[in-house]
Amino acid sequence: MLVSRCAATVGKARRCAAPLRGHGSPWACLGSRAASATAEREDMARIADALRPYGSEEGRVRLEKDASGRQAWLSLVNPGKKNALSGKMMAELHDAVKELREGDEYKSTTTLFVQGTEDFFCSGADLGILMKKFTRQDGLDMSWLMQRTLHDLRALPQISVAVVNGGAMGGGTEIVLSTDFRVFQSKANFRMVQTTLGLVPGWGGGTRLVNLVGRTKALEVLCGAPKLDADGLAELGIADCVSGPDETAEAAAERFMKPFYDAKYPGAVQGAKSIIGFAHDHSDIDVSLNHEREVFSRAWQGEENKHALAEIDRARQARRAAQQQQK
Ligand SMILES: C[C@@H](C(=O)O)C(=O)SCCNC(=O)CCNC(=O)[C@H](O)C(C)(C)COP(=O)(O)OP(=O)(O)OC[C@H]1O[C@@H](n2cnc3c(N)ncnc32)[C@H](O)[C@@H]1OP(=O)(O)O
Repeated sequence: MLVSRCAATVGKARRCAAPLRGHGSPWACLGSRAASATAEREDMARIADALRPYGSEEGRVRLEKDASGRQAWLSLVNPGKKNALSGKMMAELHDAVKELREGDEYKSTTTLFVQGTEDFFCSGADLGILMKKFTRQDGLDMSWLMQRTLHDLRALPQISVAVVNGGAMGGGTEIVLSTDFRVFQSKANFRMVQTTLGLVPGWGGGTRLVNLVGRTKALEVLCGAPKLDADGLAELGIADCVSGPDETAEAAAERFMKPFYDAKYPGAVQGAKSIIGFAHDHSDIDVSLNHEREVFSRAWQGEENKHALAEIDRARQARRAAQQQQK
């Protein structure tokens, strides 16, 4: 076994059971939620450290910013194995997501591009390690770490996009499904091969697929394991954008992400993403309305809101002055 997990946190739903509206403070549950989130993060860090020795120097996850400081790029680099993820890369993916969430260096970034290298996105878990070195318990630990890491990736304040050149297979498709958006090169493909290996998705991709395409289409994609091309993916709603035939996925993704990248008030965009993510993940409407109010209370008369209102005021005054001059 790689690591012993914290029994108090693993696998338990982290929803607030406390009644929220009309029963005392709407934020009453936030303290206990924060405590369990901390225990969960410690758990994940322990598993990541246990997985770190399983990999080579060549396989790595790279995180960098563009010159403007607003775009972050996360690259899965293991070209000799079609960017398959070793245990070391899973640990580095966990570290990179943590850095994006908490690191000062990435505070100014508003968009996140997730990509493979060379002609492929990612072929899933490194089968050499998975089949030869991992025990059953190691596999379960890996699943827990990757599920939570990809959940955290999706919940990042940055708007994220998977940039798919070439193929995405197995766990690679699960990474694709975890970002906010998906952009495919016109010749790219996507195949959830898990059932052909006598497996099911281990990184949360089954649940995310159903949420994205609905039950019937998910059955086709996951149980039938077809190799889907970019047009088929667009039809299913998995691809949000397909590149032109001579365009790279990177160029198409930069075009697609421009409205988020150019957003005048990034704090408001982050708040709006948080509301959408929370409403999607919580079926209890009172819980998500309370969250929405909490986000609103931070935005209302905050710096961005004041700036926007002052601009509107200035524009109105300028219009009035121009009208006066015309009279
Ligand atoms: C955990 C679970 C989950 O979904 O949750 C999973 O991810 S299970 C993992 C699911 N993934 C898979 O089953 C993908 C298996 N790979 C393939 O089907 C194929 O390699 C393709 C990815 C379609 C690429 O085919 P193509 O003919 O273009 O290249 P190729 O097969 O010669 O692959 C180039 C080199 O990459 C290696 N390679 C490719 N995928 C790999 C993987 N997932 N793990 C370890 N090595 C891998 C090949 O063995 C080969 O190494 P050498 O040059 O040394 O021979």
